[in-house]
Amino acid sequence: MTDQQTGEGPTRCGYVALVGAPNAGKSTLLNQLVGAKIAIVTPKVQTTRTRVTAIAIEEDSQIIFVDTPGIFKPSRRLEKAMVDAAWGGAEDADRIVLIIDAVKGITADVERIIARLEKNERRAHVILNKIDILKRDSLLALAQSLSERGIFDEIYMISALTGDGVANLRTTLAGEMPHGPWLYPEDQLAIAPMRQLAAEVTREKLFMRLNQELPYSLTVETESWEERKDGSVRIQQVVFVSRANHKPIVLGKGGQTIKKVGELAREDLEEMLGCRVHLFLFVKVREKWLDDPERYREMGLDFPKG
Ligand SMILES: Nc1nc2c(ncn2[C@@H]2O[C@H](COP(=O)(O)OP(=O)(O)OP(=O)(O)O)[C@@H](O)[C@H]2O)c(=O)[nH]1
Repeated sequence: MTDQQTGEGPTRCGYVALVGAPNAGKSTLLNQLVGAKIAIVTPKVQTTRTRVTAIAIEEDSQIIFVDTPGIFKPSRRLEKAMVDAAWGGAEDADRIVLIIDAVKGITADVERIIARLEKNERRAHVILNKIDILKRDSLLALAQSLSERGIFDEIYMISALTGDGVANLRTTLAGEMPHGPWLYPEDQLAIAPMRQLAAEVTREKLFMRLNQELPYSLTVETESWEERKDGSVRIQQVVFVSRANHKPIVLGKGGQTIKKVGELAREDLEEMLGCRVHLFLFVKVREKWLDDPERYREMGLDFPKG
């Protein structure tokens, strides 16, 4: 048995929760830290609905990242579920890391997160992201006002996009993880259920393709996943829209939009899975999906009461 299996020896393993306002760059950072495409990056806000967990390995440490949905002021039920899920992930973690879009600075959303950390007496690291597009002076002023809050252990200045400063952050986090056996095999980088991850990929392509045309009332579910003898995978997914008049938008003229989305998603899935993928997409209208507990379960969220 190796040290890793027995729990003796030098290994470390722990959970890190990345919290931040929507669009701060959590998914981009996670991809950099892990070095593989795991969380989904899109330029739209509120896209990370589920907690995608990814693992980074640094020397003897295994760092399990809980990528949280953007923490913002919830108004609708789905939003409340997202925010609750985000805080649930954060409160169980060994280390909380707050990521801030340094261009935007301390917005009302960021202020709300800091207030919650203060209330729960949780210390955190803070990351000032997007330094590639920011002047040094404003960065230093921001760092100064954050250090005055008294709950941050370290302030990191990084660019999740270019990777600047990311290695240093990973090394620090690795050293902070508690001693203990690794919880996941070395080659298992993504532990988000594959079906959910595959649905995220399609949702990402839909968002990119539809641009501003559709509101957020759209969800994708993987209905079936069949591994075939020839090594390929057959994946069937349903795109749920909440209104009948959204269906033709998703389908596009002569089905062109959904066809293109399917092609792009299939390419990504083939790359992620390392095998041929047959992807079948269906569009269904489900008016009440935003109020249906089952849809929330599929997204890995608890259905909020009230
Ligand atoms: N210039 C610059 N852009 C960045 C950087 N990090 C992220 N972005 C961009 O900011 C946008 C949001 O990044 P995401 O990683 O999706 O943000 P997120 O916090 O995961 O967002 P949610 O999924 O809404 O929670 C994307 O367009 C990224 O390309 C950075 O360091 N520099």
